Amino acid sequence: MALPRERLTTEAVQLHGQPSPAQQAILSPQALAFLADLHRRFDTRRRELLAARRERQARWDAGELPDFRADTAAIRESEWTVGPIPPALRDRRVEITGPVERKMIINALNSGAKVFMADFEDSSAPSFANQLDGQVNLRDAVAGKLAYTSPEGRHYRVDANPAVLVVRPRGWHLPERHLTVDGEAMSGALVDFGLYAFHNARALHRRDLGPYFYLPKLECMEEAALWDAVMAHAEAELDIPPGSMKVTVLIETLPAAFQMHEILHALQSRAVGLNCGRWDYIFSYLKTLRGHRDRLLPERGQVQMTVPFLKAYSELLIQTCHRRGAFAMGGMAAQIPIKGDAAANEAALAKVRADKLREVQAGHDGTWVAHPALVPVAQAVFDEYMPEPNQRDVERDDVRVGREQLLAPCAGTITRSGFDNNVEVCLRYTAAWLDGQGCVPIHHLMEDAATAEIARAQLWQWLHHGGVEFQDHAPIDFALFDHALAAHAHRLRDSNVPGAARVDAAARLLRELIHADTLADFLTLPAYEQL
Ligand SMILES: CC(=O)SCCNC(=O)CCNC(=O)[C@H](O)C(C)(C)COP(=O)(O)OP(=O)(O)OC[C@H]1O[C@@H](n2cnc3c(N)ncnc32)[C@H](O)[C@@H]1OP(=O)(O)O
Ligand SMILES: O=CC(=O)O
Ligand SMILES: [Mg+2]
Repeated sequence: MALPRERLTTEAVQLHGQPSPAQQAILSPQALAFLADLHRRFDTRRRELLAARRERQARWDAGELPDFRADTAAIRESEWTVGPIPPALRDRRVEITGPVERKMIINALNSGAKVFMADFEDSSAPSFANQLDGQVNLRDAVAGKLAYTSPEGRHYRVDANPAVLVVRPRGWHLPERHLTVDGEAMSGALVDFGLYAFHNARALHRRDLGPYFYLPKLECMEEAALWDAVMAHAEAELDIPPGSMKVTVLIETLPAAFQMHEILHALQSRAVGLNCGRWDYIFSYLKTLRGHRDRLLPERGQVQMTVPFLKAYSELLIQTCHRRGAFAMGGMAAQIPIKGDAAANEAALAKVRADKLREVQAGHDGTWVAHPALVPVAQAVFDEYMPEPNQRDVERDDVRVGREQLLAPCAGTITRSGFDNNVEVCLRYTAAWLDGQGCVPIHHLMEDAATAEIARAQLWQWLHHGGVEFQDHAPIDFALFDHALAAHAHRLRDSNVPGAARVDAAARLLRELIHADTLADFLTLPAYEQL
């Protein structure tokens, strides 16, 4: 039963930080009361679910392997479909994603993509200022008031027919330490969701635009059910009809790949699709199977979507979604445009094109791009091979993917340059993140929290499983790592790369994480203490 709004007081939420006047408008007494209510109703369950993640991981560390659940077989075997897909989400052939920075939001909305995923997660460094400014920007976008003038005097405003807005809150694991309720840090997910819903849900609903969400890093159906309960409660509180909030779930953890039907089922009326979040998925494969010496991965450049375990996962996702009437969204190629070198740029675009071709031919209904210049590249491929708004009629009943295929080991090698690149990317990304930037180009690739996590988890695995060797049989050892880290830190400290000023802090953190006996669950958790 909903608590009467007047019984909630803003004293319930303690603010630890100094918001600007614009940010304070987002943290109005009513908005804070809404957040406190979400916290008190749902945070205990969130913590229980995080504890359950740790229990499952302990079993996998002890030698078990993930599997399909016996207790949910009826959900997988029975016939049912997700609810109707709203008109605004029936053609999602190209979705652009990006951090919730003012200029980038305008560029993304104007990019020609069907959808813009505004990201509080992988591509955001969640400083309080970044998160609150992101909320200000999204509120202005929804209100039709988003404009920006760059320091060079260039004016930006949102054009007619912008992309449809979908928001990705932080995952269940991340805290928001600047807001506490009853002495407890709030969940980043509930803060991002709560503030966005509070300020925008009614306006979006009036225009038949949701609100719509992408949900990151879920590991099981119970975590999806928690989101469903949060949204059902928010809909009632905000006076919008039940089921107005629609979600697309990223299948980007190995455990979730075993529960795709269950996750859609848990969200049934509000689920509109699943997305192959390939980068976190690779990270999750590494993390989940961190104790299994026979499933080490080769260097990350070799772990392409065509390797057996990733092909299996993406095809199972398409088959699952289409059986349930949901959209099967593809993921993001890491290549971005290269300025000032036409040949290198064309080679990068060719890789993006090949990735999109694989996706559309496999049966995906749409895809993600990292940069506005990639919208026409991806769109040309989807327009050619998917003339209808989507291809949910492609059943893929030829796909036979079971446990063995999802867990298949991956052949390949570790080269010295692959090892060194992991060290450099980890260091540069962590430094940029500590400096407030959640997505950066490194060697012409998009690097964000998920791609950096792959590099970190690989380094940890290679160093902690005894006897791992380079392709040329030289041993991989801690001295090599320490040396590479120090050399990169020395080189970058006085450079002009994003976050150069935080290189030493990043190097200290990485040294600690890579030497630790246990692979830390997320790089961003200890890093958040320093943000
Ligand atoms: C694993 C995952 O979770 S994937 C999802 C998370 N990752 C992302 O969303 C990637 C987002 N992309 C980005 O942040 C950027 O494209 C980067 C960091 C990869 C590259 O950034 P830059 O090197 O600055 O790009 P570049 O200089 O070519 O940008 C050119 C213009 O495009 C804009 N732009 C670049 N990427 C985006 C984007 N994703 N959305 C909106 N605008 C963008 C820039 O703001 C710039 O605008 P301007 O000309 O008006 O100044
Ligand atoms: O969020 C997307 C991913 O690939 O990770
Ligand atoms: Mg991700």
